[in-house]
Amino acid sequence: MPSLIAALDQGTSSSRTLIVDAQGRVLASAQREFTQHYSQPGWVEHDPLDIWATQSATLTEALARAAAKLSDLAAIGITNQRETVVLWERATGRPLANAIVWQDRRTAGICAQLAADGHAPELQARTGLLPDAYFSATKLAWLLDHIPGARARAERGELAAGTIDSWLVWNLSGGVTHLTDVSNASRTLLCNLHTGDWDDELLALLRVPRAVLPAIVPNCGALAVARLGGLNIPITGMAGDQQAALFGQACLQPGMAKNTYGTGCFALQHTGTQAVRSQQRLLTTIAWKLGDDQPLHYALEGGVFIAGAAVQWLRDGLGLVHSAQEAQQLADSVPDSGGVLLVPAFTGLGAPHWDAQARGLLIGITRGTTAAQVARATIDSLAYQSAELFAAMQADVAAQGGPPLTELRVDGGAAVNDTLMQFQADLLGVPVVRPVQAESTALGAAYLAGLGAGLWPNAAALPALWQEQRRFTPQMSTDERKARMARWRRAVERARDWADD
Ligand SMILES: Nc1ncnc2c1ncn2[C@@H]1O[C@H](COP(=O)(O)OP(=O)(O)O)[C@@H](O)[C@H]1O
Ligand SMILES: O=P(O)(O)OC[C@H](O)CO
Repeated sequence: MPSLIAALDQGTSSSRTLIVDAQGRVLASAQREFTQHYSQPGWVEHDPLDIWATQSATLTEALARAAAKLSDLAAIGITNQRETVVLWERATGRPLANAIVWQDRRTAGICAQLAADGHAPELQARTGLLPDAYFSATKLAWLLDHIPGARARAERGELAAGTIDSWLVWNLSGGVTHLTDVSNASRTLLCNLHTGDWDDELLALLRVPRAVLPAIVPNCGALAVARLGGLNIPITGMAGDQQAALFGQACLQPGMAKNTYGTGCFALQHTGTQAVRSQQRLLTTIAWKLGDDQPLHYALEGGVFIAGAAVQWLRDGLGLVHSAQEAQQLADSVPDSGGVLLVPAFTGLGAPHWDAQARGLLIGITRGTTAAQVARATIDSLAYQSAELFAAMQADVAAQGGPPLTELRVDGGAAVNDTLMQFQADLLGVPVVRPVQAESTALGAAYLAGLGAGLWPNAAALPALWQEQRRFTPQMSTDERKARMARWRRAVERARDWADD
């Protein structure tokens, strides 16, 4: 009996595959980076063929490392960078252009116009999102407007569009199946948060023909069939990467939250079957729907653009260290930052500020400031920015009578940093908990696929698979926490509205 799961994790900078067994253990993994295309300032593109080639190569490699075969796979799970859009020809499967990546800002002007025309409240009410170039709809409309003949062909049903989950399913199914899962759909600005379906008024406003879009399916069940090596392997789990990480961290009860510390930070709090409308400029998003007859679950989300990227700046921009580990050692050589704060608003500020004109600020420097204190301030900035997100989330949740945050589950590359995790617990005033298995995103896809394939009877079986590795308990007094956050907010105010462009 095949009993393994292949979890495909298609990220912004690399494609990965994990092979997971029925006990939720990771048997092997493989990863391949691919080329980023920056053809114009503010543009970020991926070649969809690179995405498919690297993803399928990592599946082959991971299976080989697990000494397993395709025939050992009970199911495939998919998780992916969200919002990124691919447009292709149904007849040939040929992409018409490079994928426009979530980071790409080319449609910022269109979004500013939508906001100026007063559409922001309606978009927030219907989608939980803001009119921002981050989301898929304006990217897709841009492709339809700029590729000769594309809009007419899309309206005739000759073209297919989708986020990366759609593109992978299309290729895995041999060009048969065009679908997206509801968590990915909820990041497009086209999906109604309350129905989990495409919204005709949004399609009209954002000029996207329904004929080009995939069908929306739940996050687990018999979703599609991968035709690989002459076999039919069921695809039984799919989710956008941040929602998958929330699921992989077993944040299954309302109030539970995770933060992923990577290049940026992504903080999500599960709000159960209630879509909490943010008064704090956070995003409301669909977390998952565990089957056709199951309810939609929601999350509040906030993102920090520059988190681990600030540590990379210490290495690449300042030349202060050779690696992130060295940055941690340098920062750990001092007891604190000596009053120095870094606001890494290198590309503006995301939630809850959404200030594109903000720029980086290093403040509190004296004649005695050392490189180690600058490194410490840089690493501290991940915790400060995340604490601001959770403060905003708590305000939103409390306003709706929801449960308070009782602990934060963490993952991502920078979550290995113990000093950072302790400081995060201190600033939040709740324990920070790191799991044994750091691959929450891919694990989330594996859990969804395992549920969909019947390897586990129901979601209640999943928390037993999740194991705590270390718990960081708050040590800081409430007064000090408040004073530090107040000082941070003063620094943020000074970084805001700086750039002239
Ligand atoms: N020990 C550390 N302390 C602080 N930051 C770290 C540490 N190790 C890695 N990082 C940061 O974490 C990021 C890599 O995390 P990862 O989850 O792989 O990112 P992504 O998935 O966004 O590529 C890098 O930006 C790096 O600077
Ligand atoms: O690929 P990642 O991990 O950087 O995630 C990208 C997010 O899904 C963007 O919303």
